[in-house]
Amino acid sequence: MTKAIEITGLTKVYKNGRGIEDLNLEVDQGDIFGFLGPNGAGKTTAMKMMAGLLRPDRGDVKLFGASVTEQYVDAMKHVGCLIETAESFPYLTANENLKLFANYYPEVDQRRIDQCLEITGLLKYKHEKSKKFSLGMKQRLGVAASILSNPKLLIWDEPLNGLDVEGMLEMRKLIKQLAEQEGTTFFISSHLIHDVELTCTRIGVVYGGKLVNVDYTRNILSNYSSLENYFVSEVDRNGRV
Ligand SMILES: Nc1ncnc2c1ncn2[C@@H]1O[C@H](COP(=O)(O)OP(=O)(O)OP(=O)(O)O)[C@@H](O)[C@H]1O
Repeated sequence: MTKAIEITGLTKVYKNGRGIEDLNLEVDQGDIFGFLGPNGAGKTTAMKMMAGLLRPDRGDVKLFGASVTEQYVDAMKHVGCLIETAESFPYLTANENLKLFANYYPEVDQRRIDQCLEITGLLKYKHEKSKKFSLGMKQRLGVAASILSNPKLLIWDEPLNGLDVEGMLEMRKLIKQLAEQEGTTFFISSHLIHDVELTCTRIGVVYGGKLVNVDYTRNILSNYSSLENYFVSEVDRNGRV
């Protein structure tokens, strides 16, 4: 089966010397991949390149076999993204914002919009302007926009940002539901170790601009008492900076 994601030699180093270097990684269809690393590890930089928002210095990303740098439209055809903060038009309602996104997808109708509002817990705020939304509600709207077209791959940068406990539980449930029922592949970045442990089937630890290890969650947890212990040991093994 075609890999959902193939990343080869992906490198972006900013003028200050930071960024991400020589990232090599494959993600299978159906994986819930957790890209785990502390603040500044290089997660967003990598994900911006994966979504075609930042040009790599070197290397490439293929999504379902299509190169992001050379076949952008094909590569993004089955992909939904949420990178950094979820942007919306503040003077439009949640429904109007989603209708704008729906213009890109002929198959997305009002029923699907309502479904996405329901899934993300926003149906009761459907006609409220997003400028009145809290950070968590804006995040939910971003998630709703990213799933509108039923993408096969969701690239989400810190999707739990700003969510309360209930929101986190719902988001975790949504991820598992989409993975199980629709076979959706996820690439999720987070610095929340506990949440990654509970949500992701495979985990890549990124530290200081480098991917230090990748393993299945079940393997990690059969060798370590918690993901946190694994993370600390991987970071120590690779030289804490
Ligand atoms: N536009 C930029 N110019 C210069 N340096 C940058 C730029 N964007 C990010 N960096 C630096 O590159 C490193 C990686 O940043 P990045 O945002 O990718 O990390 P991250 O793992 O996503 O962190 P966080 O969890 O805080 O979002 C950081 O040290 C950051 O300061």
